[in-house]
Amino acid sequence: MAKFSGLSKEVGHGQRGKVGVLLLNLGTPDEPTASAVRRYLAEFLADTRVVEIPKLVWMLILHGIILRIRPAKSAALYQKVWSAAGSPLMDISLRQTAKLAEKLKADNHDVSVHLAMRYGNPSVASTLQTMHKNGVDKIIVLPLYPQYAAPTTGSAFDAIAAELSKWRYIPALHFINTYHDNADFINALASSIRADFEAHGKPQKLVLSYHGMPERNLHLGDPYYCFCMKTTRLVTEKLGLGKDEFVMTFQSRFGKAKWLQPYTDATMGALPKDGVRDVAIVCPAFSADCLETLEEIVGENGHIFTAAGGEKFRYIAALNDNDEHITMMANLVKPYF
Ligand SMILES: C=CC1=C(C)c2cc3[nH]c(cc4nc(cc5[nH]c(cc1n2)c(C)c5CCC(=O)O)C(CCC(=O)O)=C4C)c(C)c3C=C
Ligand SMILES: [Fe+2]
Ligand SMILES: [Fe+2]
Repeated sequence: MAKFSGLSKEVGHGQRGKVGVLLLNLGTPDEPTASAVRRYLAEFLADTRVVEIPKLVWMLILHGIILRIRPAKSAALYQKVWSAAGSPLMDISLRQTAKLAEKLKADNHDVSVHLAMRYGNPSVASTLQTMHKNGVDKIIVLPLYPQYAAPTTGSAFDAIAAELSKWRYIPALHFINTYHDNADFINALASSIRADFEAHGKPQKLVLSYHGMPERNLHLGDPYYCFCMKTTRLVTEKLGLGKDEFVMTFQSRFGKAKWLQPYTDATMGALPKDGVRDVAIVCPAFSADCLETLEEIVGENGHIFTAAGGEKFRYIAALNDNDEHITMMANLVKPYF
């Protein structure tokens, strides 16, 4: 058998030239069951971009301990956020994909829009193969992580490169690696926060909670922390918030190592003691609501805050499929058509 796969029979020479947009997100289990979560976590946590400790040691810990305990615990949490439409992350990602396709069509662009998940389904490999069969030979990849991070955006690139490394014909490729300071992104974020303030009043503090990562990654040169800082600065400037009116935190710590700080849960527990009883919380590293926002923030951190004496707690939803967010995506990909 030849080492590299050729053009498929469906797409002969001279029939190519279609443009495709590939939206990419993290992925989610197929079902909220321990076995489906185990399958998902086994793939996710085996990625050396995500957990950067020596592979052999980590495989022993992962398979010997973590995958025996965590799947059942995580499955119980997934069950709390699962709906008839499935996992929130999948449901929202599918709606984003359909709405971006509609928007590009309405703007007279003959472009197909596809969704792939880094872990689980639909896989990056199968989605790239579908695009190829449909005659796409120019691909614009938009990983839906606003702030570049090696464990997320870097790993998305790895998955694309791994699949394309098997192909004989490499399509034209544009990889959008970050949009943490993009004006449309900042405006969309500011509008959603402003709408919340108008509907419910300005809170005593706005908490901007980003997904965390080991602090070591920052020292090794990952720009994620600095990109989160910049998103925070731009959006709070846009909203005209003073330094004492907001706080930036990091959530979803995993394992025993030191992660980026301040931690969201510790902050939510401490704020009432400092006299802050009314907060709104937004998660600018998540382009779609998921377990980490709907359960960890709304459930867990909402409880931590009220148990510590907090009175008013509200979560400002991710940008999801709102129109400004879809327009942002369209404006990010259009320059490459
Ligand atoms: C183990 C280390 C992890 C790093 C580093 C990490 C970075 C990171 N993750 C996101 C976005 C998401 N993470 C989600 C879930 C999730 N994340 C980790 C671990 C790390 N993430 C785990 C183990 C899990 C699974 C859930 C659990 O068992 O606790 C999700 C939600 C998925 C869903 O199905 O809803 C997202 C989205 C970012 C942006 C990021 C960057 C630093
Ligand atoms: Fe994560
Ligand atoms: Fe979590």
